[in-house]
Amino acid sequence: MSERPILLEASDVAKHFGGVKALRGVSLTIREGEIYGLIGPNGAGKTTFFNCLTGLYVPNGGRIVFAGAELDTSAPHKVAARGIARTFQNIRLFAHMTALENVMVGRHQRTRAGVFGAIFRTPGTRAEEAAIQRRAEELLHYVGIADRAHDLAKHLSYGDQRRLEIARALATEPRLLALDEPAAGMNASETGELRTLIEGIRKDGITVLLIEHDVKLVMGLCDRVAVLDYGEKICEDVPAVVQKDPRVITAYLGAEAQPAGSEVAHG
Ligand SMILES: Nc1ncnc2c1ncn2[C@@H]1O[C@H](COP(=O)(O)OP(=O)(O)OP(=O)(O)O)[C@@H](O)[C@H]1O
Repeated sequence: MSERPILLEASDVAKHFGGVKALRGVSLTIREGEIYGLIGPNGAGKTTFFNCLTGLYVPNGGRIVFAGAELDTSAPHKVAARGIARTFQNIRLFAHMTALENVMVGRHQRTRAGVFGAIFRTPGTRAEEAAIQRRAEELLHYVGIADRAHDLAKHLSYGDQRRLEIARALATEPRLLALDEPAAGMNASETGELRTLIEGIRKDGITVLLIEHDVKLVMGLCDRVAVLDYGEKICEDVPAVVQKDPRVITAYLGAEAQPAGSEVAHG
């Protein structure tokens, strides 16, 4: 894995909320084709890092280089245009639109007509619209919910809503897919299917950055893992090393450390 080119390099990323130092100069490097895990206890700064990366927060310091050029994180659409897509810890779908429509919205970010053209349906946009629909159908099939295409998003099960969010993110054709707790609220069989899906996404050439509290899933799936604690990166290595690191065990379990590797229930 180490010989693969670097896709994302974050240097000294800092974010403060008043007196709270949510990120204290976090640096990390993600290589092309990796599944890279970002873990840490509640409040460690994981989502804040995602928000800085994807243009939702303006960092107080640091820089991010993506695919060889500085990433302008001043707005989410600029980040998306560079090829970074994300899902959210609290699912953010258009609840009153169908599954298919939700994916088509994601797809419009990548097309000439854009969302405006799609709404007003000029003749020139109709062929493109048909292509968008076909691709959205393919993506629903890809994530395993093709049979729910015409159901409203709000009527999908929790697990299927998470899959739909992934399909919508994939519709933007990202090089890096950032997943914020994709297994939250899933049962064991849904988590197993999610794992297969993420492995498939990587196999298809997309690099994955994963925040996840299900330690078993992270350790089984990720090539490398970084651990945040109180806004600092305390460890970054392959899973077998990370789960034995005393700093990680202490961060998760406090002084009365127990063996790592079991599922840690958080947030
Ligand atoms: N918008 C905000 N305003 C003020 N404080 C914030 C904001 N967002 C995050 N924080 C604080 O920053 C710190 C890091 O929070 P963050 O949500 O990034 O942690 P996390 O590792 O993602 O936690 P969790 O696993 O619970 O989601 C916390 O102390 C949190 O209260």
